[in-house]
Amino acid sequence: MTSSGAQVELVSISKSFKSSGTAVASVDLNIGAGEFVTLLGPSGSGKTTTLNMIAGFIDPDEGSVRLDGVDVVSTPVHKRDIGMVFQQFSLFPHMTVGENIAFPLKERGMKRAQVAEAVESVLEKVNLAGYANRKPQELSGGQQQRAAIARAIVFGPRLLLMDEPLSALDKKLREHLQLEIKRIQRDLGVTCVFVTHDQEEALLLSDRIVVFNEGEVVQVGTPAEVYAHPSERFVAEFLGDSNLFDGTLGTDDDGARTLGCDEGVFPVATGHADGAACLLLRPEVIELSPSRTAGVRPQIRCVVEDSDYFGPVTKYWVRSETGRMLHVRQTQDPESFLPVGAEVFLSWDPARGHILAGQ
Ligand SMILES: Nc1ncnc2c1ncn2[C@@H]1O[C@H](COP(=O)(O)OP(=O)(O)OP(=O)(O)O)[C@@H](O)[C@H]1O
Repeated sequence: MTSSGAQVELVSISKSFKSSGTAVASVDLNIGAGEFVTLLGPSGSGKTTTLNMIAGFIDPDEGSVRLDGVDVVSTPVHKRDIGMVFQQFSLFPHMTVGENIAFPLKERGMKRAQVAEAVESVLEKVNLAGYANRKPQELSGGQQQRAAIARAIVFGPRLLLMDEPLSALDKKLREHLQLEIKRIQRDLGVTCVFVTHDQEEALLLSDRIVVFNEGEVVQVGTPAEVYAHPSERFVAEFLGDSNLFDGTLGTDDDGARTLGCDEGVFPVATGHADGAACLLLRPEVIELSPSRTAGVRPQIRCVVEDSDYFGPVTKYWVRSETGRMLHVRQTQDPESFLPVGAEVFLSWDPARGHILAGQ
């Protein structure tokens, strides 16, 4: 199968549809050989259109798609040699699993004996050894997607495109297959472009995440970068739970940088000019304490409104005195569980707050 992944370059690609207007607006993206990149964004943000332009199903109105430095915009789909897996189970229903997987090899003129060997080997890779003679409808949803993955990788493509391949599966199966996809991709060294609107899936799988909003790329970064340092409010809210405090950056009498907002004046990390800004606190950054701690800043007094116990983690919803609902995630022992109605004090390390300047 694959020895190395392809390098993908999107250079200012745009696409508009007559009926719906701009779907993708001047997207630039460089994907390295062997990288796992996820296109993440809400419904209608242009992810699938972008993937389809890489595949060749849609021609961009402008810009170019380069595979290993070669512009492929005028190369038809079947000549791009790309493996593809879609949300819908796309196996041919009248063929067995083995015949489905053999199909791309026969199309490429591979000899019978080699085909049989390749099919057997790829079935093992996706944990479907022994299933070659079944029809797709005799497989579970998860097994069908494994077979679809096998068919997509069997001919050794250097690029694998996956469009929400797991969204039709239940949660448990999805989580299991996520890990399998990652393992297979790493083993093969194939470059993978994966589309999802599921932020947890994107965080788990990706080397880098490309966040789409309204046809534009709003941020590209590692999962840790986009989660902890979102470039804008949209990314902060789309990826993970967020507590956002709108305010104004300034300096207090001791020369420390602060953000003044409805909930108080909070110390913040340096590095941003005075003016409007938004402070992002992820739920796990906040500490909860049943009493005020003398001398600690920042602190916000709140009341517990609701909580969900997940074993090692408890998720609290607390309301501040200004009426704001805030999420807090705590990893505490069951003895210190805070009941609904309890008074609590929120504090955090200012260095762990993320400032969205000018927003
Ligand atoms: N063939 C088409 N004809 C007309 N408009 C289209 C076509 N395909 C996509 N669009 C429009 O282009 C925009 C982007 O669609 P796209 O499918 O790329 O988004 P997406 O982020 O993949 O969404 P989803 O997660 O729902 O699949 C949407 O407004 C959509 O309605």
